[in-house]
Amino acid sequence: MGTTTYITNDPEISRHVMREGELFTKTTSDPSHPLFYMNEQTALFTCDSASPVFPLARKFVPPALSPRAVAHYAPSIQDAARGIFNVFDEMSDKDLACNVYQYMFKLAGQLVFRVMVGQDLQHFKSLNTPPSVAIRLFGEYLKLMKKTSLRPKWHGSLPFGEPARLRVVRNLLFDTVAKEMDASVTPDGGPLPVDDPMAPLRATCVADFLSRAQDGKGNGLPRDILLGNIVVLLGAGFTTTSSLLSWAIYSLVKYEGNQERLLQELIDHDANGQRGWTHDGLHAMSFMDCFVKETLRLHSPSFQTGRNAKTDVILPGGYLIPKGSIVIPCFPTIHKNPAYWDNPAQFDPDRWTVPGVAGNATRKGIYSPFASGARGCVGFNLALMQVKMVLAELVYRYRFEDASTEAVVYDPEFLVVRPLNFYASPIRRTEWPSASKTRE
Ligand code: HEM
Repeated sequence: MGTTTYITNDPEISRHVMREGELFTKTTSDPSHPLFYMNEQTALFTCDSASPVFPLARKFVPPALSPRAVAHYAPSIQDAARGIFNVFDEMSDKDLACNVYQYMFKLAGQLVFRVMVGQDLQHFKSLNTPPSVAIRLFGEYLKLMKKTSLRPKWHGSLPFGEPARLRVVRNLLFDTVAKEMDASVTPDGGPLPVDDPMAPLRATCVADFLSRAQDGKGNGLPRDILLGNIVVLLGAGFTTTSSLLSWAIYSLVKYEGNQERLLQELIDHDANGQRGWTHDGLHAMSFMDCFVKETLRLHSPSFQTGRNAKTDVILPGGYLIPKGSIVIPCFPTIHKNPAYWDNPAQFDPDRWTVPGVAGNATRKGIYSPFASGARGCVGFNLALMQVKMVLAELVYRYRFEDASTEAVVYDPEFLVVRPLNFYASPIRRTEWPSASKTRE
């Protein structure tokens, strides 16, 4: 109460705000912080930067998701992505359309659980296979946390109703994840040095690595912090990825010509429906890269990156931000700010081909779908590889057609921006173009 929250579309302010230091920090335990309802001090994303857990988790988690570590999971990601063929083939045969988010939600769950805990969720046994128990628990947990956070503090201690159900769901979720986590650890695998960049390659999944990783003094992550971080990696991983995958399909069908260009590039990179895509192979496709960047610009999944002012601050432009206020750099509006982008509302992947444009936009804070600074996303390497893998597999096999009957909307109350009523039909391809004469 009494805290002022500022929302900005100014990239320069955003850069200052996201720089952890003397002026701003992330304090989710502040009741006015947008993530207060999920503040758990055992894990990244949900903890305060001042919490002792933060530097500890930051020592162990990023190495588990380095580009090299993520590259090592390419075969599992490809296999998990192909899981959806079963239902998309059936939709194609029966001439059906689907609510894209509902299916990308299940696909993202399948991808992220595979990499994090080595589990195959089998979400696509049939057209209507429900999401796994863990995924449903995540959904209920998020919903209850948000609802109960809007009530006074005493309400949370009630032994009945939603507060009681929240405690039950939290325990069930953590128990379910703990079982998956423990089952994923390689028996007699031995410790893995966290400072050795090759160590994640000796793990079967992220939970296996984090369970066995040790620092130079032989210390690993304590059990509660390990579990808290696996829960967060799963939750942060699949909620954001499902939104990005949905918007990627949206960009394919709504912006003419992109689907064909992507298919041509795949063919020119020897796609044949069997090819095992590697990390480097996926990132070598320049149009694919521009397409994903542009999707993340125009349809940024994240929008509530709140930071707390540690002191009175005067920001560029002369704005006085009183101590204790919260500033939210709003990525969807920064990414469309006409002062920094030509034709910001236009989907134009080619804007990313100008030399230096991506580095410049990132450095200046004009483009930051994964935030920046010490609290920036630790999973972005994985997210980028997942979306590219899914696009490579799906665009080669299907042509997507728009089947929406009304303007696509999103839920401003939910923590990521996701298309709620976007429908598309996957149509199985029977013909493919020839490779270009001037292939890269
Ligand atoms: C499209 C995909 C993704 C987007 C757009 C995204 C975006 C973001 C953003 C904006 C933040 C900063 C949040 C804040 O400041 O409050 C963040 C943090 C984080 N992300 Fe992601 N993310 C994505 C995928 C992933 C994946 C796949 C994982 C893990 C598997 C992941 C794990 C995390 C974690 C653990 C943090 C917290 C880092 C910290 O507190 O230091 N993210 N992400």
